[in-house]
Amino acid sequence: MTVIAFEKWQALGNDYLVLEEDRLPAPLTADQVRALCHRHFGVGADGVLLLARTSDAGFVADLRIFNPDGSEAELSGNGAREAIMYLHRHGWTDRRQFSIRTVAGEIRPTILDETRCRVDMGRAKLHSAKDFPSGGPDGRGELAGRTFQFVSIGNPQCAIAVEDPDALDLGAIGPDIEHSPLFPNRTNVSFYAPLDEHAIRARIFERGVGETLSSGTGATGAAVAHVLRGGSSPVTVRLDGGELEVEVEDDLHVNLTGWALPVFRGEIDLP
Ligand SMILES: N[C@@H](CCC[C@H](N)C(=O)O)C(=O)O
Repeated sequence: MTVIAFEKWQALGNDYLVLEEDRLPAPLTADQVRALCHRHFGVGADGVLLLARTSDAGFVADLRIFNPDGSEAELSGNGAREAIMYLHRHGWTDRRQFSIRTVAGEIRPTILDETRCRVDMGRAKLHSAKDFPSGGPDGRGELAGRTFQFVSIGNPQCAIAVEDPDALDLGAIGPDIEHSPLFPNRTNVSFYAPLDEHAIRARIFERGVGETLSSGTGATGAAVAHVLRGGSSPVTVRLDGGELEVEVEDDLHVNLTGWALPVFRGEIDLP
C-alpha cells in the first residue's frame, strides 16, 4: 500500500488534488492519478496538481498537472490558481507577486486577497504546429459543420461560438472534437455565446476529463475568440461554476482573474 497525502481544492467547481512531491513515497504514476481522481473508487477530482520545490531562484515551485485519464496537461488556469493559493496559504512564499514554472512555461501570479489571484498567463497563440498542424495563422477551422477558433494557451483550446451553449449535450458532441485528427494532441473544447461586448456564456468539455463546471484556460480560449470576433477586453466568462475575468491585450497577452478555495485534506491508501 502507498499512502498519499493530498489537499483537495476547487475553483468554480473545477476540483483538483494538490500533492507535494517531497511528501510522496515514490514518483507519482498515471495509474495513481487515475485512482486518485476516480469519483467512486478514489477521492474524486478533475485532476492532480503536483508541486515540487525548485533550486531555481526565479521560481517558487514547479507545477505539473495531470488529467483524470492519467495524461499530463501543459497548463490549467483553475489548477494554476489553486496551486498558487495553496503556495500562498502554506507559506512557500510570502511575496504577493512571484513566478511558478509549468510545462507550458512561466506563469506570474499576483495575490489579490485570501481567495483570489490574477495570473499573467503569457501570450495566447493562434497557431501551433504541434497541436493544430493543418491550421493557418488565424487559427480558424471547420469541424462537422461548425466553425471553430483554435487558441493555444500553453494547452490546446478549440472555441466554438454557438447560439445557445445550454442547449447542447456536451457529453455527446465533445469526444469527437477532442479526438478529431485535426488535433494530434487532442483538444479542450469551449462552446460559447456572446452576451455583450464584454461578456460571454461558456460551457467546457476538457481533454482527458469530459464536461467540467469550469476551466480557466477554456474560458481564456473562448474570451480570446470573442475578442477576435469583435468583443472587447476585459471579458467576463459565465461558466456553470461561476465567473472568471479574462483580460486580452492587443498582442493576445492574457491575464486571468478568479478565486480558488481549499475543500479538505486527507490521506488515501492506494494499492
Ligand atoms: N481545468 C483546466 C484545464 C486542465 C487541463 C486540460 N484538461 C488539458 O488537458 O489541457 C483549466 O482550468 O484550465
